[in-house]
Amino acid sequence: MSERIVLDARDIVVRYPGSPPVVAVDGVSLRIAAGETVALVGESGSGKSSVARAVAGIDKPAEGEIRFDGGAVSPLGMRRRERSLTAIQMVFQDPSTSLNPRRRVGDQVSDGIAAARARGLEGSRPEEWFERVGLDASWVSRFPHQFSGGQKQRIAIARALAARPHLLVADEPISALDASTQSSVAGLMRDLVAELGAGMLFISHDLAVVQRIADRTLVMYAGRVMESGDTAAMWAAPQHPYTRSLLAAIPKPDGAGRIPASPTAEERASWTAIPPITA
Ligand SMILES: Nc1ncnc2c1ncn2[C@@H]1O[C@H](COP(=O)(O)OP(=O)(O)OP(=O)(O)O)[C@@H](O)[C@H]1O
Repeated sequence: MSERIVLDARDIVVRYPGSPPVVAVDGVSLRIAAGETVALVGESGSGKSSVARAVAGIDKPAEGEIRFDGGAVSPLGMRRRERSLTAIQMVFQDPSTSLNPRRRVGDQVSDGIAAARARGLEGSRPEEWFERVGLDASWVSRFPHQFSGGQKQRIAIARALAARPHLLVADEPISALDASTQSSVAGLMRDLVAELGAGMLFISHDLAVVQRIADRTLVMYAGRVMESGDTAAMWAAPQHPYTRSLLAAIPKPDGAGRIPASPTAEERASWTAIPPITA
């Protein structure tokens, strides 16, 4: 694997207004290398989407620094920031809202190709992208409503990757899909980003899929990273008690999985008291 770092985020803090303000992300650092898929997991409200939005440049973090391919995103250098953002693409949870219902799907994939060409990169035809994501090339002239949810997400993935991003930020990209297509769409994303030499930040509640596709995993709780490291090693021997609790909730193929009882306030306090474990 190439060691080119496509994303280097340091000590990111995200706050939302309120009294008191909500500290959604409390000092998160993460690096993603070209060709690498990094998963962000953790219970609802742990700050995963807030990290994704900061990394994708949708929200500006209150503190911290985010570098792409070695270049800083400066709050003052808007033009430079806009330029870097074309090299970052997002795939969201619901493909029905991310695709324009009134435009032919091939034209929407062409938007991605145009973004790549604007950066001087070679861009192929929408038909080729359709084939790459497992769709029939002749469907480019159809409209979004003529596709299933899984097919629409494949189109959104084609559009994002046709822009030849350095980084793909995918926030729950499979959770709105039929269970039967979730795993294949996730596997497709992983294979394509690796093939294109991009990095991927993959957010999912589906820990079985994360185990299968992520090279590394970051476990978040209450806005902080509790544990991070190689996915296979973490699943084989989780170190942090929060990771152990989270992984214990995955149903086993033999049905032996158990959903842990709701954690007590004491357990929760103990999780944040233990220093993060990073491999
Ligand atoms: N726009 C907002 N205004 C105020 N608070 C917010 C806002 N967005 C998120 N939050 C709060 O920030 C915290 C982190 O939210 P975030 O959506 O990042 O978590 P998450 O891990 O992605 O959750 P989920 O898995 O449910 O999407 C939560 O306490 C949430 O209520």
